[in-house]
Amino acid sequence: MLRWRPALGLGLCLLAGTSLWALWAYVRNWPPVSYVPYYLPCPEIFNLKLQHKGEEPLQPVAQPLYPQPKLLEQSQPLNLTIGVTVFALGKYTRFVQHFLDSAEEFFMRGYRVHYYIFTHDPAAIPRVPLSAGRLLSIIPIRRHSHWEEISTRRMETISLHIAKRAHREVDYLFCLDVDMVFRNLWGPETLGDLVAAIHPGYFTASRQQFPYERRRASTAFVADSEGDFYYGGAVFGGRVASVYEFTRVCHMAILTDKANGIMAIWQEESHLNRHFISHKPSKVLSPEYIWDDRKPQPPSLKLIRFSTVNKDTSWLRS
Ligand SMILES: CC(=O)N[C@H]1[C@@H](OP(=O)(O)OP(=O)(O)OC[C@H]2O[C@@H](n3ccc(=O)[nH]c3=O)[C@H](O)[C@@H]2O)O[C@H](CO)[C@H](O)[C@@H]1O
Ligand SMILES: [Mn+2]
Repeated sequence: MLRWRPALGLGLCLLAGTSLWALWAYVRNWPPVSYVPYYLPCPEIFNLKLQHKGEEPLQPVAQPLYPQPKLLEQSQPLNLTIGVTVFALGKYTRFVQHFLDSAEEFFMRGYRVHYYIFTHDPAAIPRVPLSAGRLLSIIPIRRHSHWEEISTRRMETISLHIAKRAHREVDYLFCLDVDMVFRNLWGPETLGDLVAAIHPGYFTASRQQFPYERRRASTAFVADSEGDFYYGGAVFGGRVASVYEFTRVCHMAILTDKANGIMAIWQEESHLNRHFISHKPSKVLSPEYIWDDRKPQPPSLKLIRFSTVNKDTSWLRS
């Protein structure tokens, strides 16, 4: 009886020690981070090998019967198709007319352009007359009830749309907010592998003032010592293959946050900013390309090319 007492005591001590250690390990990693692949609603996108437009096998070209002037052989300025994605869900369908009218006047004049409009209500999209070489596709999608979800889901929708269709149809793709208008020319100077635009609210602010996601539990977390520019979520783009990779990675980060019950402070804009810290855009557009009508035009900004219209945000999102 007296002999097994110390053994029992030792056993109890071991049990208590193990429990305390397990509790400490759990608390230290709080909130728990879980990567749950089966949570992903679209696992098929992770295995797709895209056959991009530029990668199509070259067709044999008949030799010209007479020598071509060297200059003509080299310049093919209009042999590009530029895609544009815009989302118009709920009350935001009212912005489409003005957006398209102004894009026809100013956006990528002389180029082939393909507008992709994602909406829950195709009948609400106005039939705007388009110039030669310009196309518009209306793509029906489901409407989520919360505006944050609508805004955030764009990354998923764009990456899937590129995988299924756009990679065969366009060379470059710009992803734009719809509550905006073009006010001056937007041309080929904006083309680049991966393009971001400096947010109009932060182009004179210091890094400490940037509204990055500061909670470590989010995959969009940015430390105080990181970051150079704060970019707007309303304008990004680039080569279609790069936009595919970019939107796919942001979508996965958003899903991880969702699985962990956290939404980044500025939704997909926070993830976009996190991504562009570690994968810098190859071209940065000035706030000329992402202005906001509700702000006075500073003297340093000579030309406003694309700008958010004055709007009643709380009514629109209600
Ligand atoms: C200048 C800038 O960088 N703006 C960003 C800021 O936006 P905003 O305050 O400009 O957000 P927003 O209300 O324009 O929503 C973004 C876009 O989502 C679409 N939409 C949204 C709600 C809705 O009910 N229906 C609908 O269609 C629409 O295309 C809209 O333009 O924050 C948003 C996320 O919080 C996005 O990151 C925006 O890009
Ligand atoms: Mn907007």
